[in-house]
Amino acid sequence: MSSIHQPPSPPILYSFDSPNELSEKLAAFIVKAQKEAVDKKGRFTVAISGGSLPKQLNKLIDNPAVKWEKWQVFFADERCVPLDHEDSNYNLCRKELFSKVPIPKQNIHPIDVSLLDDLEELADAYEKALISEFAQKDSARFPVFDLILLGIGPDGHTCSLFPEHPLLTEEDRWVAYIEDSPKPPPKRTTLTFPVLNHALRVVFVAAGEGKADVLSTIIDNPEAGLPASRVRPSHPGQVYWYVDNAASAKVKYQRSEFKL
Ligand SMILES: O=C1O[C@H](COP(=O)(O)O)[C@@H](O)[C@H](O)[C@H]1O
Repeated sequence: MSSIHQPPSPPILYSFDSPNELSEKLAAFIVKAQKEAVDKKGRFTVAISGGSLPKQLNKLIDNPAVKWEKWQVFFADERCVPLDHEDSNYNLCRKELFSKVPIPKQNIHPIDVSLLDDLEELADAYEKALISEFAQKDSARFPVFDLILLGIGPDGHTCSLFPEHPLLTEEDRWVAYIEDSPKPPPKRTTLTFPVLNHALRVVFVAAGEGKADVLSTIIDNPEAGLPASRVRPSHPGQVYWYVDNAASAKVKYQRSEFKL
């Protein structure tokens, strides 16, 4: 049976004693995913988020198991600002990670900031960048990322997919844009749910008591329909939650014992 008709895989929730342990286990998971992808295809396709996520990837720095030259990094969402702007997810990821590791510059795929005045063109250009990376190689209707790393906002948003927004119903575009983000800055691009739900691995990362309320709703009450609850890839895709105990304090959903 093709994956589009299979039910989504239940989330796997790992909750750790500390953000440091979370980062260590997350790095080990990413290294394993990298090996599987590189052994199979010779490359590792990753979509990365901004916010609190880049700092949580710190255990990848100075990690000899990471083959940075095999990585192809795209952005799960991006603020439509210059790449050196303080709001830029690219800039944040560069400061927290890319500037500290030997990843070839051409393996990082930022938005085309020459198109900031035309978000339709900018989103289309980013979709074309994805097509050139995926469609020629994977011939799938949607890109199949090896790994998508996501955060969650206190309102349950992920990427730049916000509650009650029309973008939540986008079923065809790989990359969409928003001009009225409730969280500044207002203009952003984002991967859409079809892309998120075709990934082989989607990993949400959340730490701290500030995420406790929303995490409980997202995981224990998916019927509430928060955007992060709607990330449910079907087999062979799998969604994971890498959280600390402060963030999962109110979550009833069963924890899994960590294993690679
Ligand atoms: O605005 C954004 O927010 C989310 C969540 O950020 P966090 O700091 O609460 O983890 C982030 O994942 C996304 O990339 C960013 O554009």
